[in-house]
Amino acid sequence: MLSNLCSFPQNQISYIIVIMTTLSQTYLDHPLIHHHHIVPLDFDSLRTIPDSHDWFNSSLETPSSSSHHHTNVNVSIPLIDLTDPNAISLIGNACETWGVFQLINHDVPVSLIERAEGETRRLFDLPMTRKLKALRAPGDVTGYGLPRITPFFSKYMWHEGFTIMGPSIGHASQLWPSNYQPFCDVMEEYQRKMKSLAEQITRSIFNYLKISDGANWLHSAGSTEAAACSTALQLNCYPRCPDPTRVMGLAPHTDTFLLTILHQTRTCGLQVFRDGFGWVPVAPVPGALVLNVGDLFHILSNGRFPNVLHRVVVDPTRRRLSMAYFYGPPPDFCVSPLYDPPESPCYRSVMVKDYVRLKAKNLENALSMIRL
Ligand SMILES: O=C(O)CCC(=O)C(=O)O
Ligand SMILES: [Fe+2]
Repeated sequence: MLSNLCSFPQNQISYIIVIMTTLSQTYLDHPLIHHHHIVPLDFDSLRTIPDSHDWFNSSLETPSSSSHHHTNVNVSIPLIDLTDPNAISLIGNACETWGVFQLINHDVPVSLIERAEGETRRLFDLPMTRKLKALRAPGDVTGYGLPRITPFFSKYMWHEGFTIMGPSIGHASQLWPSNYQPFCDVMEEYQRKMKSLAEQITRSIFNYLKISDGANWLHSAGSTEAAACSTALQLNCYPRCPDPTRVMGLAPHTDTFLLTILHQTRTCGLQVFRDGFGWVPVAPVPGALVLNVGDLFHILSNGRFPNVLHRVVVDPTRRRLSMAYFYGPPPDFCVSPLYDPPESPCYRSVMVKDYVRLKAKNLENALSMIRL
């Protein structure tokens, strides 16, 4: 199975360090085109929906106009207890059917999640003038701003976000010139915990798929920066909205990497799409994390795991926060579909960084561009 992921002999590692691409570099090569794609609205000052954010009279599908894809409240995504003796097959099954599940009894301490949520709240509570000081520069990845998918839609989303890729101290010190350390510390600790959970779940899924030696980056996880995984933490805020039927919190999309681990506050909003079921709300479960399959696991599983399409709708009275941790192999790894003959591959092999670039330019068309 080793051949399914491009890997490098040990004696070439030092050479690899030299050519290693960082994920931020990959994004830097593909800046958002216009500066106004970065600056969110000051939502608190609004009493009506500005035309720029009104999806209702556009050709875009809004949550309320989804006539052919109604919201289905009669089903829910799987809820898996990580301490269940059958956890591996439950996770594998959930990945095959839904591409998403909720996980309880993971060992990420609730107190850490609460502290990270508290810092996220502290960030979005800041006045707009202060948040703009930490604006993501055009071509940069870390900082405050709009969702990266914004340029692909003709209307703006009811959303403000803060992306962390690598150190956040530069931006945090703009937000809180004399009190940035608690934010940086908790976000670092949170990402460390998320990474080890992502590694544990990836290993479980590899067990389920019977991959024994396919992923060097997992074996070396934590031991060397040379094989730095592609990771990012996205803090999301969906302000309350006077008319949620006209707006979109986050437009339908799939996530790019292997897995996403999401913490959401108690306000509903996340919905996942499943053929034959429509849009299914992911009801917040206290202490649970939501895990979803991204494009790279879809490719790796040769299409067996759906890269679940998801979106966020907003609430009329309550602001919703979420923290999404994205996890993937290092940018220079080559991901190839795993299959047993007589099956054949559905996708061509692709380097993580090349796929990230394809996605940045083509969004949901990226997958069809590597389909065989
Ligand atoms: O806020 C959520 O529930 C989803 C966030 C999300 O899909 C993302 O950041 O990619
Ligand atoms: Fe997402």
